[in-house]
Amino acid sequence: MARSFASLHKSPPAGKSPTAIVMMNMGGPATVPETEEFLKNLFSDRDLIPIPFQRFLAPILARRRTPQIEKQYTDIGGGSPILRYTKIQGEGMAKLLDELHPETAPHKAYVAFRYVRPLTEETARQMKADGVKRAIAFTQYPQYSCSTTGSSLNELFRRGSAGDVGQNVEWSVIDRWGTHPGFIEAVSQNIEAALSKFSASDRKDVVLLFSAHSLPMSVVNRGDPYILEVSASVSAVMDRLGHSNPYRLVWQSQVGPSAWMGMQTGEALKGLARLGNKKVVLVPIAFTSDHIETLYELDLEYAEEARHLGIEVHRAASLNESPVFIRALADITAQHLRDYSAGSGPVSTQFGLRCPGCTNITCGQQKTWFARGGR
Ligand SMILES: C=CC1=C(C)c2cc3[nH]c(cc4nc(cc5[nH]c(cc1n2)c(C)c5CCC(=O)O)C(CCC(=O)O)=C4C)c(C)c3C=C
Ligand SMILES: [Fe+2]
Ligand SMILES: [Fe+2]
Repeated sequence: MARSFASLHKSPPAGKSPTAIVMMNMGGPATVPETEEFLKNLFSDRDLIPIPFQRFLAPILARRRTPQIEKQYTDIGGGSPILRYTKIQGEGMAKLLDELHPETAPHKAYVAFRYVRPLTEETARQMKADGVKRAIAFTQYPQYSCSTTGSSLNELFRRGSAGDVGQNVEWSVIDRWGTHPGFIEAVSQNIEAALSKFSASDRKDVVLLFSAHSLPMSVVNRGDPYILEVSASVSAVMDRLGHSNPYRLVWQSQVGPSAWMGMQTGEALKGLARLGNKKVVLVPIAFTSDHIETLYELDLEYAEEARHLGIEVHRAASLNESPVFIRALADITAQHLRDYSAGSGPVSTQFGLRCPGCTNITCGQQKTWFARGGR
């Protein structure tokens, strides 16, 4: 059988259906001409940005924003590398899982992107064709937000409950893992590598500036756990580093005129320079591979600005092909499979609790559906 875009691992032996690990993420345009479609799908997502007359307005907003974002993808080399890295991570993880948890082998990683191919609907069709009977929805966002993992789960629920993945598929969910020791170790090693670029005498004064995608205050104020969970990741990394350096967590990439979580990363750099802190490591903490926010905003915009301000700045590498990180993905999944066979149930305790201010009916239906193992 020809390999599809969505599937990553070798085909399972005849007769044995694979344990599917569905790697959920937003995706990014692999080539510059795919930018408008990516933005149109993003602005059409009611779970991310609910806007009036969405069907009508989304294509208009996308078209208006396309030239600016196309330029950014051009400047980072012609597209988002997220699919390439997700494939590498998924293949590595599935291979390790066959050794770590042979009871559920063969394992097969599938990519389900929200805004570009392979979209969830295409992945669902591939899983059905493969005869999948057991599937794990594995978010690739370490920290939970309704606008990211929540949106991906809502889409998977729509496809799964419509029978697009097949009948009687047994589902469970890995919904967050922002303090997993393997993830924390991988981030910490990349910070240590960036710190080593400073002279030994300066190193302990370097400020670690953790930067995560911001969130509209309207989302924060309805009780979204993302800010708390990103903070927990930062705290765990600092513990692992033995609090070797001073640090702050700041927020980047806000879009549009509404209020977003601050302080903004660019403003923080200016403030640090004003206060005489002229050595900085920028640390992406809420995304696991490179994207325009690391390659364009951090590396081109902010690093350039920092140099003008007289700051020596280095960026901690994204996790990308890190073997420590790929091992962490496999460990998280293997532990989940072990807990599941020991009777832990399909979802975590935290999974069932909706944001206190959530009014999105799909979120409630989705959580009930996954808590029943996809029934
Ligand atoms: C954990 C990460 C992210 C959260 C939380 C998040 C929330 C969020 N984003 C928007 C609007 C946009 N995001 C855009 C791009 C984009 N967003 C993230 C991550 C998170 N977003 C990434 C990694 C990317 C880049 C993808 C890439 O391939 O490089 C965009 C498109 C780009 C742009 O127009 O600036 C928009 C728009 C909202 C409204 C939101 C929370 C509600
Ligand atoms: Fe975003
Ligand atoms: Fe919700």
